[in-house]
Amino acid sequence: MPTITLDNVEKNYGGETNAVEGLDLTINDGDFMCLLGPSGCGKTTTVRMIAGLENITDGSIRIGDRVVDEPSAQTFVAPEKRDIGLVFQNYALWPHLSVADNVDYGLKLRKLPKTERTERVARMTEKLGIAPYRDRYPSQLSGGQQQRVALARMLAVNPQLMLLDEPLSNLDSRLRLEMRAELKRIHAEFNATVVFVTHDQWEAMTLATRVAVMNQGVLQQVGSPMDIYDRPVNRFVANFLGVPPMNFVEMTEASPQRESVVAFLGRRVPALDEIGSIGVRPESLIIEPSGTTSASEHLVLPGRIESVMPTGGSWTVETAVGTQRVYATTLQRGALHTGDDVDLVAQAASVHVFDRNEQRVKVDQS
Ligand SMILES: Nc1ncnc2c1ncn2[C@@H]1O[C@H](COP(=O)(O)OP(=O)(O)OP(=O)(O)O)[C@@H](O)[C@H]1O
Repeated sequence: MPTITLDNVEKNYGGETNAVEGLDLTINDGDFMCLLGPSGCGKTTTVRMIAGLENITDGSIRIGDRVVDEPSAQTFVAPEKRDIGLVFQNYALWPHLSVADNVDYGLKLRKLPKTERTERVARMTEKLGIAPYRDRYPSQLSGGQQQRVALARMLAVNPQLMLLDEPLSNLDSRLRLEMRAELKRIHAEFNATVVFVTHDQWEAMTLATRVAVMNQGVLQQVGSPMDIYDRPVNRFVANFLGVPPMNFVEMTEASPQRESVVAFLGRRVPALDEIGSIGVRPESLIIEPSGTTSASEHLVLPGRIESVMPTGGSWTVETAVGTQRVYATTLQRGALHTGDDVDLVAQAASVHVFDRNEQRVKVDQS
């Protein structure tokens, strides 16, 4: 499967701001690439531009060596000539065709022999749990069932490149889990390249080989899920991934916790006055009795327990650190009580430091 290359792609729908801005992104053969970001960040626009359902305003898109969209060269290849499998939020099933005929549609277009078509339709409808409805029409199905028909229709033709825009959004949570596993398996089995749009960070983390995080039309970071989780390039990415989200301690205000942060950062960052905030994920915080940990070896945030909440298998501990709320997740409730004074302790390697422009700052971890 060829590589997809987006080079300095811009999309403007006619408004003052671009829906997508200066996008450089390469999707490699075999990638399961998740486009992740909040509503309106440009994910759907990006995937529609790759599909050819939207033309680009500037830049270029290539599939392999072939330029499929480049306004400056007046090149535009129609969607049906890009050989892509598509499933979008509004599944666009043929209303006058039964489930089986919808799934068969792409196979018929490709003029496959009847016996093979029948076999593939049976296999895909079975696999996606829609075989019992094979003679129904789309209007007689629930949203989730329609979504599965759309997936079956796409998968039946064994596309090498699949573009999926929130394809699981109408499924209940059990079915969503099953379909995620199924997509992951299909990706591996067919060695396909997948571009998958989601605003759900958990979905992206569990499915993707690589994640592209976008915000306000601008690509923020591309990397493996753990890369992005462990080394977010800026505060937006750090904040977008993780539940509960990363805790931030601001450096701009004079506060009691600032002193302990300064004691920790001291020799580890070059210019202390350029630091805007630090961040620590809830699972990186260990709760120790107050005053028992050295503030230069570890980051130590003195706080008070506000509440201890069970989250099934683990506990989320809400603490007040100065005027800020800091959350820690822990497996052992132990002797944690509301009102206790505690130290929230993090190892140097798990402390994220951001400058005043919210960009990541490298920290000496010795
Ligand atoms: N056809 C259109 N005409 C005008 N503006 C549009 C059009 N489609 C999208 N936009 C705007 O472009 C921006 C990006 O939209 P897009 O649908 O790509 O975002 P998204 O990240 O997919 O959001 P969501 O998760 O809500 O679907 C938004 O500001 C949106 O309002």
